[in-house]
Amino acid sequence: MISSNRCAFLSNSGLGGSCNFSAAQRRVSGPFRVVCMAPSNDKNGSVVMEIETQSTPLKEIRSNSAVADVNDNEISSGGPQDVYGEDKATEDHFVTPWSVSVASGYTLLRDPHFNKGLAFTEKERDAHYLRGLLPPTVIPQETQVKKMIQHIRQYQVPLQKYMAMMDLQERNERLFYKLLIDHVEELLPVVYTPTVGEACQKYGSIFIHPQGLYISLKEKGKILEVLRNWPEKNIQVIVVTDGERILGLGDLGCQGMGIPVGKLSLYTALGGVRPSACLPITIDVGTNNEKLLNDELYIGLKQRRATGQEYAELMHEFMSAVKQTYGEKVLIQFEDFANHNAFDLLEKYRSTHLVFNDDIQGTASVVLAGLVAALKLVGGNLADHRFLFLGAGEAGTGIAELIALEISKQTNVPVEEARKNIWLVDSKGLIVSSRKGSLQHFKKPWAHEHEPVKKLVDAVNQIKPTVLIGTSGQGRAFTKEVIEAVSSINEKPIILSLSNPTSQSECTAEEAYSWSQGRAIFASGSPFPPVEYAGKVFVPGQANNAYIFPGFGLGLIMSGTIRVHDDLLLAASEALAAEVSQENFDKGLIFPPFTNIRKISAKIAAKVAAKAYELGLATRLPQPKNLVEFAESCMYTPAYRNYR
Ligand SMILES: O=C([O-])CC(=O)C(=O)O
Ligand SMILES: [Mg+2]
Repeated sequence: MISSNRCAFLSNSGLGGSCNFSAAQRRVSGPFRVVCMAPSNDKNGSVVMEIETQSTPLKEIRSNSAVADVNDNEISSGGPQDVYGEDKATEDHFVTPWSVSVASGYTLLRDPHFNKGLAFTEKERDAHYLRGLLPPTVIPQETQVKKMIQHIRQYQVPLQKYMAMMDLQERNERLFYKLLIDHVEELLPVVYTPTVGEACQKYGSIFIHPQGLYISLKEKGKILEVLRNWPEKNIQVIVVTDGERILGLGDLGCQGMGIPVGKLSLYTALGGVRPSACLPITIDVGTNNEKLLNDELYIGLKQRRATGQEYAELMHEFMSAVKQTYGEKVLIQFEDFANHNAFDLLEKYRSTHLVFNDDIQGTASVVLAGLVAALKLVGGNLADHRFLFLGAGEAGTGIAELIALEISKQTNVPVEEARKNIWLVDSKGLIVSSRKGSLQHFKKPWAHEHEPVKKLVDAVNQIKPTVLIGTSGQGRAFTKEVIEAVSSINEKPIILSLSNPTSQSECTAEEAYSWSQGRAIFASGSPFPPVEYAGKVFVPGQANNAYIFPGFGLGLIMSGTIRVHDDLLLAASEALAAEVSQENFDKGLIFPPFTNIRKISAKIAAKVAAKAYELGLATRLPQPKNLVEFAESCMYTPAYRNYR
């Protein structure tokens, strides 16, 4: 938040655009010194002022810096620091052809966007009133990364590592992202699943900084104002949850905030979306979690969940306010809503907003990519396989539908026909036509002709799947009997246990490999370490939507796409599947490692954008010639900027 002596938004109307000063004036009080932190014109183009948008790489920075004394409510034209972007926000009060946030001295060290800690150079220390505020040594960012990774490694408890990472994010954003990018395989399980699940469960007691926007029933009628309280204006991606189904952990209410925060840190680290363009939001309509309701440290509304019209009205106000504030092209990612709301929200807003449900669509796109890749190991086409799911919620039906769509496209059969090889089991057993009357709408397409079957193992024996997929949120639901059954039917059974975090995984990697006698092609939603079985080391893959959403989002943003179409998800799957190398296959992997994820994200972004152009959904014209290069050029890199 902008405080009196810390920073201001400065604007200059002489740059061919208008600027309304009132937003800035509202935020400035008290006399203070303003130092403009214009970055130097970095060769690699990675230096991006906060105003730059993903689709408009920085054009020019004409000056070094400016220093001005600003009195109460006086906005300086600030000298020659004309950094400008092309994108105009939709609303007048956010129209900032250029604006600069400024900080100096002690407050600069406290500003995570600009702080570089010991990496401030001698010159910067002089120029920005930092002398004496830091110990004398100057060290480069690489050394800071080395130091931080050692610091993180000293913690044995994952939650402590998580807290150390969050602390770093609050202190020095660029160092946080550099560390995360450089050690992505090691740190993904810390800032993301499984540790983020535990963090959400304990959010009340570990909560230090409010990391996103909280919109509760108390804010009804005022959501537009709440959005304006967020300090960043050029928002391009929002991840929003209502906390009702956090991973496979159930209703964590307001404490679900850890999820949008974690997902958005991956948008930046894996997909290169600028941190300042990312907005985590938690909608708090109460919780039905008794433990939280009785917990004095619970941070959310202490009431049972609002439903029906009250819920729909709050969500509608939110969706309208977002569009009004950030325009048509802001991407809203729905995350970890319960089934009953997730499908309805997606259906309701997919034709009016740029929305994407990660649990329905993102997971589907990742799994389809893994299956397409797996065909290289097991042979045949998708249409030759039989799929059995345990779990018929968002992920289960989302994946099933995308597989059916792909089969339908490949074989030219109607999607209804393609669905026939795909079977789902829910808590009541196999979904069959005799249950149709009592099924929720999203399960109905999967109610095929078959006699009722109660137990999963019986369903396996009768349906004879080649692919077994767990999306149930039920830890250890793939018993020895189940895995042995699917392994007796297939030489190489494909087993995906997708529920998160690790505690909810339908089986462990070790169980999958040992009960299938080392024949399973296995991947899980949360990571498992390599397993040794019969003298051989098996490296399990991670079938997690983190492979897709960062690149997918980047593709939408950089092309100015205004709606998500299923074909974009198929394009993303195709791009990811193409990244599995022979070396990966040789290890039995059906996903590439996360080490090169930024390059992969650029390729996913390019394929998604190309499809969006083809479908006429992309508004950024003309279409860039080389979309991969364009994607790479749009990506945020966390190297420090030089402040002159
Ligand atoms: O967050 C993850 O790891 C994957 C996901 O979306 C979920 O499990 O809900
Ligand atoms: Mg999710």
